[in-house]
Amino acid sequence: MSFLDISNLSQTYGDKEVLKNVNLGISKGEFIALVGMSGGGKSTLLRLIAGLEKPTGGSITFNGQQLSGLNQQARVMFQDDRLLPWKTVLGNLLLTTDDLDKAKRLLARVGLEDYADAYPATLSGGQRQRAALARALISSPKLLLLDEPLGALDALTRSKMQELILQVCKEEGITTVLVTHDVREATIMANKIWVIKNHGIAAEMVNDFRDQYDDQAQLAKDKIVHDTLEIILGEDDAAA
Ligand SMILES: Nc1ncnc2c1ncn2[C@@H]1O[C@H](COP(=O)(O)OP(=O)(O)OP(=O)(O)O)[C@@H](O)[C@H]1O
Repeated sequence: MSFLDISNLSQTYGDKEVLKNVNLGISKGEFIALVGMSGGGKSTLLRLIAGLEKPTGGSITFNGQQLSGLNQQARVMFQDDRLLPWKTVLGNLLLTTDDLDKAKRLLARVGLEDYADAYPATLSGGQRQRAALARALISSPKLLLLDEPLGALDALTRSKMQELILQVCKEEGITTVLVTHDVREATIMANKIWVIKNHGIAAEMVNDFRDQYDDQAQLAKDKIVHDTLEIILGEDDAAA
């Protein structure tokens, strides 16, 4: 059994079938990117893994235990940072712990050591997402679920955040699932890309090249982007 095991998972809202009989496994320490058309069910799958919703069918087993209710070993980061505006950055980290040393260490790790006493409204978008990352890490999660957390950032800030998230997940051995619209971001960050389409996983692309930077690796990454987009867009283009 995998570290995260998704078995025959289905989710229906009213008569709308969003996911149907999805079967997937993630090994410990993997970094998975979930891509696909808007409305395809990416966020739904992430919410189910987080235990924020109960599936209408199937089951999820994480770290040997079948999920029922909130996945206590997982933390989610969204596009909006969801920091409490009336708390300082440090205050936001200390909501669920009184481990001041750990909070300060994490703030330093994400480059916010000088902003502990700042309020979220006074931070840039990138700084707020750094604070949100530190807050997600304060409880030492085994699973990090990222729902387009970098979607609102400018290109340079986004690329720095991609690097930071990758480094931190590697250092801490955190298993990660990232929902993204950006297939290039998926090839930079993930070792596997799941393409979601027609209520299920249409393909799994293995990316052995994410840590390589030579021309061959770039060609391989370009091919993954091309193949992934082809799967996402293929039929819809043909139907248009
Ligand atoms: N709570 C809900 N009640 C009813 N329908 C829902 C609910 N949550 C999601 N849906 C529907 O399920 C479908 C999948 O939504 P979801 O947000 O998972 O897609 P997505 O792939 O993440 O889309 P995007 O890329 O636009 O964020 C959509 O048609 C959406 O309207």
